[in-house]
Amino acid sequence: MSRDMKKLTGLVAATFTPLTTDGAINLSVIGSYIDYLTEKQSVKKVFVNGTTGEACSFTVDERKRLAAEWCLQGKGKLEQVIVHVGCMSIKDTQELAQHASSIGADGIAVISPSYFKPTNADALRMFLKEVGASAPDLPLYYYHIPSMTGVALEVADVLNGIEKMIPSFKGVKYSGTDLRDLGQCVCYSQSHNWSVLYGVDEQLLGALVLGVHGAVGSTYNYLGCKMKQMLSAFDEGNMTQARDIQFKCMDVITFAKNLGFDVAVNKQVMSELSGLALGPPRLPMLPCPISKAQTIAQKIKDSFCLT
Ligand SMILES: CC(=O)N[C@@H]([C@@H](O)[C@H](O)[C@H](O)CO)[C@@H](O)CC(=O)C(=O)O
Repeated sequence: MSRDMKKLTGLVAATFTPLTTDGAINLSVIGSYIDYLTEKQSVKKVFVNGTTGEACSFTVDERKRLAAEWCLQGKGKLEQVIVHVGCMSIKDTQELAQHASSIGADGIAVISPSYFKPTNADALRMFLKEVGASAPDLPLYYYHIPSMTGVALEVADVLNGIEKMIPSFKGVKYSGTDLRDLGQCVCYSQSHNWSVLYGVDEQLLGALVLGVHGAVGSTYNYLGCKMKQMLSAFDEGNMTQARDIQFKCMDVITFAKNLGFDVAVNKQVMSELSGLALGPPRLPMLPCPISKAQTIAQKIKDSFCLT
């Protein structure tokens, strides 16, 4: 299958997974979810089955059905669909990578296994190599999220020489806070034309200064338009405006964190702001009280003057 290997840049929404009230995946919401992102937020790139999407709480079969629906419904509307395929088992990860290729995804991202962890960068590279070999036609991104995986290997070490092992390697989704390591990843990526996407929404501006090529995050589901304005202000050198938007984003995330902001709360906030029926999270995460989500949603609306 020939693919448009367009470099991944700009704002990418890390999508939530719609569930029915009794906890089954709810594919029927995905079409209107895509319309909301593209029409209301001007976001045309998605990262599905990631942390925000609670992927590690779903079966391989559920993950395949979700990825397939995003690709199907996104045809002609979304520019890029990146599917996160990381699992504890390399076999499950390879199966999902092959499946992503068969449904026309635009790339795959892979977290490190986190129960039996790689002990060094070599072990992680070998794992990624085996996954890449099972979907050689798809761009592969390493997804670094040490706060969730507990794998805090320096990403710059992981990148060192990886192009010789994985021809399809195309970059990193960096959801850590070590700006030295991030900067070294950007520097190494320059000569390979890879993408480094940042994943800590509340400090994206700092990462832009270091030269990241885009961002993947949960808040771009409902703050896509506003954060796109920050990217434009940064590109135009209007640092006053860029800082103003980033400070507002920091303020609302701090407000939310003080109330206990996890994926379950975030999902309910998204339901409040978008009107989409995303349903509850899957256990062991607990549903967020509606009043808490409404308080956070109101704060976001007031801060960003949303209607
Ligand atoms: C730990 C976590 O959930 N991080 C989020 C951020 O977007 C995060 O929600 C945001 O920065 C608020 O803290 C993303 O990095 C996760 C993500 O991109 C994904 O869903 O895969």
